[in-house]
Amino acid sequence: MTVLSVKSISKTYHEQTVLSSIDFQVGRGEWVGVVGESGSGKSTLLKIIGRFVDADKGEVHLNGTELPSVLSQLLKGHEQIKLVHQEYELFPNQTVQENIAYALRFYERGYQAQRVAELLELTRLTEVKDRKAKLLSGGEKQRTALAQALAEVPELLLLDEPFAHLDQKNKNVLIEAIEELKKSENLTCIFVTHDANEALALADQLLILKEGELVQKGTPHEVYSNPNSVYVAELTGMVNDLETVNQDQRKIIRPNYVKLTRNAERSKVVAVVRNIRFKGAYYEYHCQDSIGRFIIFSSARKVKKIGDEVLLTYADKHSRELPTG
Ligand SMILES: Nc1ncnc2c1ncn2[C@@H]1O[C@H](COP(=O)(O)OP(=O)(O)OP(=O)(O)O)[C@@H](O)[C@H]1O
Repeated sequence: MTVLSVKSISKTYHEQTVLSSIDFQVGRGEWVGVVGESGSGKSTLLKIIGRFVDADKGEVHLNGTELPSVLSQLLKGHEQIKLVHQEYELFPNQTVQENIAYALRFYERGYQAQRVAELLELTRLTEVKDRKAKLLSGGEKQRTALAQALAEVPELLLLDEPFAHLDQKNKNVLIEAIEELKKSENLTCIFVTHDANEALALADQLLILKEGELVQKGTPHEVYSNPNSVYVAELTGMVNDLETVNQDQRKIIRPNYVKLTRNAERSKVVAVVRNIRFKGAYYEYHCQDSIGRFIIFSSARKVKKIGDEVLLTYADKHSRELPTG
């Protein structure tokens, strides 16, 4: 069932086109990741959907009903759409649980207490429930804002950079909380992120924006495996250049498809190891051949060292010829 339909949304600021004819739909329970370079219009899209900004053209429909313009509303926002952005609007002198309870102030006390406890558990905040908001870490503030937004499960949750400024531990806690939400609340969500790994891991559908245009949409697997341009390929993971086909086309391959080989006959590239980065579960080798840089992943302990010559191979079926634009 479709929860949200965005139809031909366009927006201009001071003659700069920020969004151009954006169309997409979101089904119930679906998580949509919006990815794009800085300034590509991601936050503006969320603000238009969340009813904080009016589009110049186009319509937003929630459960089949067109949403009224922001100008015609007394208050900005929409009661069934919750936007959590980076500037958390918490009461600094209230505790975590008081901040969450505020979102439930019109409910009867018993229910309020029960729901607050559930939300504290879900967002892993029980331990800091009595701490004032002004004393929280960035990650705890972010999770408190999320708990507030979820107090009454919205029809649509909008998250603007939910993982920005979080260290890996806090990020993992938030991701776990989000994954639990996906299961337990059948929540529908659109999130904006700079981080390709998170978008690929959490989204059911990816939207790729470039200078205000929706240049590709699809499942993370589709977009990662079959990007329709070098821009999309680079936004969704690492790429190696195999050759510049012509001014407008490049042939690329993902590092995970390039392997070290000892067999000279199988090798397609002879390169020199320039750098080795330990990534925990694997090593990232940065190699250089006569035409440029090659990145490969290897799970083996450092089998090569900087300065070694290496033979690399790959299957042609994994390479893609893509427009550079
Ligand atoms: N209120 C505004 N007035 C004028 N220009 C604006 C306004 N809001 C956004 N813009 C411009 O619109 C463009 C898109 O901004 P937006 O914040 O949507 O991009 P973004 O993709 O979310 O960027 P980032 O990843 O850096 O947050 C930018 O060039 C920005 O300067």
